[in-house]
Amino acid sequence: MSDQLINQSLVAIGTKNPAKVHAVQEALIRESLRFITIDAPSGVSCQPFSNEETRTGAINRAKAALAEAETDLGIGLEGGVHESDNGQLFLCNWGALVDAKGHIWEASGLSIPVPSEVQTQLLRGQELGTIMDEISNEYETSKREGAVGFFTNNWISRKEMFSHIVKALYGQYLLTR
Ligand SMILES: O=P(O)(O)OP(=O)(O)OP(=O)(O)OC[C@H]1O[C@@H](n2cnc3c(O)ncnc32)[C@H](O)[C@@H]1O
Ligand SMILES: [Mg+2]
Repeated sequence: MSDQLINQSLVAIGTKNPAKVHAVQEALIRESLRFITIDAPSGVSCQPFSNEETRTGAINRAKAALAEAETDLGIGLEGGVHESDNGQLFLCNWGALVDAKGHIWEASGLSIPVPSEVQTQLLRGQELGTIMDEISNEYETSKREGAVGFFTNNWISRKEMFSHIVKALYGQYLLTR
């Protein structure tokens, strides 16, 4: 292996979802990093229903990915919804970066209201990804534009939204590591 490869930090990304994986790779493309993807458990429900649950899912994924792959860094990204004081559901998205010493950096991303017909189905217990596939008559939309793509008329994709979170995580890491 070349010296350059040996000096590159290895980052475990706690998902196989390409929208999230590509968000990390794109955000950190200029950094001297190598990546590995791990199907890490979030330890929370498939459809998190609060900021706290979504945030915990991101941290759990980051820690599990780092532990399984024995890397220098782990990244976890998690999508969910949270309910405002007046009962309106909002999308929420969280990210966590952890290092092998146990430090955790966190960031949350875009939060926008969920349209009422989608909200009704979420409250019935359906997962957002499934609802969006049904509404759009497409397959695995959470691996591409995601709900955030549909709700913004494709002005912001899921990858772009998570990429912003990853930049916030990595910037904090560089400042305080
Ligand atoms: O393989 P993983 O990493 O689990 O990918 P996922 O698409 O299931 O992602 P999450 O578990 O983080 O998301 C929770 C649910 O929200 C769905 N979802 C789709 N687009 C979303 C968006 O833009 N924001 C939040 N959640 C979204 C997603 O499909 C899941 O049903
Ligand atoms: Mg999931």
